[in-house]
Amino acid sequence: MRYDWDRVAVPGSLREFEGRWSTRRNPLDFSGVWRFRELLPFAPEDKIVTIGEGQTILQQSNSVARYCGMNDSSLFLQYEGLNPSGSFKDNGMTAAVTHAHMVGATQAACASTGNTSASLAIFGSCTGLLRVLVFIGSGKIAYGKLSQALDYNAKTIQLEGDFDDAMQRVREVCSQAGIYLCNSLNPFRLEGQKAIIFRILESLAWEPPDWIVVPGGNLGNTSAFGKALLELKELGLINRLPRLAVINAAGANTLHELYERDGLRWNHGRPDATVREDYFVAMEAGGRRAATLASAIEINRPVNLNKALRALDACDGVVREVGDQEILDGKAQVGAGGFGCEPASGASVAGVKQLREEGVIAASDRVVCILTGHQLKDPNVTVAYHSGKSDDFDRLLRPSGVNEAVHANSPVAVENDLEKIMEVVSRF
Ligand SMILES: Cc1ncc(COP(=O)(O)O)c(C=O)c1O
Repeated sequence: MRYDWDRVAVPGSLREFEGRWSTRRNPLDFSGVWRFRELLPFAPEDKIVTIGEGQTILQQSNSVARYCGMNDSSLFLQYEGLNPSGSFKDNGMTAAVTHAHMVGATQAACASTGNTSASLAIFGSCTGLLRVLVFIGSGKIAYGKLSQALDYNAKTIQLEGDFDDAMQRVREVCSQAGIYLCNSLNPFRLEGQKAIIFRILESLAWEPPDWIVVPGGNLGNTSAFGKALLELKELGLINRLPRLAVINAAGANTLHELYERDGLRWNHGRPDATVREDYFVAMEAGGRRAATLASAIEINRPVNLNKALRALDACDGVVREVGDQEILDGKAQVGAGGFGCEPASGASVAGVKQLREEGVIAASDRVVCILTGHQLKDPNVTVAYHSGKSDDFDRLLRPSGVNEAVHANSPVAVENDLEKIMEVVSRF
């Protein structure tokens, strides 16, 4: 999506947006997305659909900084779990649903690893504007997320297969049945997700950090972040771009393979470098399917791949892959020293640690990690990790290569006897 910025009345200083939050004279200013409406100027105000998304915060975390080998005061967690549906998706969904409203759609659909479906479902139920259909891979969704789609009354189709299969089918269904598609290949989703960047910069007094680190799945955030930063620079509202680091799970690492191993890093951004369909056909014929405990990023065919490559190009990006062990250890650090997050978000902390060990990130750099989803989205993995040596650990985590719960905080079983309870308490 491109705007003719000469025809948009963009405030001359980013500080004007801050004032809107403190006064909230316009109901749209309760939204952490539409507060920045001139920076995504595609909708007339009376068509905007909002449920108060984007009231999220940037938290400095010294304990996570130390875990990653960073100096105190250098690491920040952008906590998107505070959104109404508990993940960053609401930033984009408000924009997609607004566009759906503008074109008079009454039905919307998505494929999902769980958070997109929760987000679309809550917009459907809260606003009453859309009937919602969601496609998920069977057995491929965390319980917290499935419970949201069901509770928000979305028609939920559990498809035999994984996210990549569900994505392909929902596109076919939407095009045959004329249903509005709300996955992040919908460009309006990405317009809304730009607001995550606006809020990060606002929290840092509009001084860009050195790094923004984000887990990569379908690469909607990566693409939206690059676009937001480039537009702010084009508008003269910031004068330099942070670097982007995208972190794949090792079991779903298409971007990492293409960018760091197959050399796309060196020629992307040009039309001859776009990744063609036959790349994925060959990959799947070779039997490769995505597999990671971070189910939100268990995606091998990222729909925004080419846009993400442009973003990485503009922001001097790097891509890394991290194992499930590192993801869960990083996640446990966030829980103990920041807001809790779901497994996929732990990838960004694990990624910072790895980039710090490689010397790519300096200890004094200012780094923002995006925590994409709330801790309660996937309680099974969290409980299995903290239970340490347990059946849950062996059943759920070990098959994915997680061998120890380095930071486990295991519950203590004790008889209902005061003396025995006091014995435990005295050791506390
Ligand atoms: C919690 C969480 N983190 C990360 C991602 C990946 O985001 P993106 O598709 O923008 O790369 C998702 C996508 O479903 C998610 O739900």
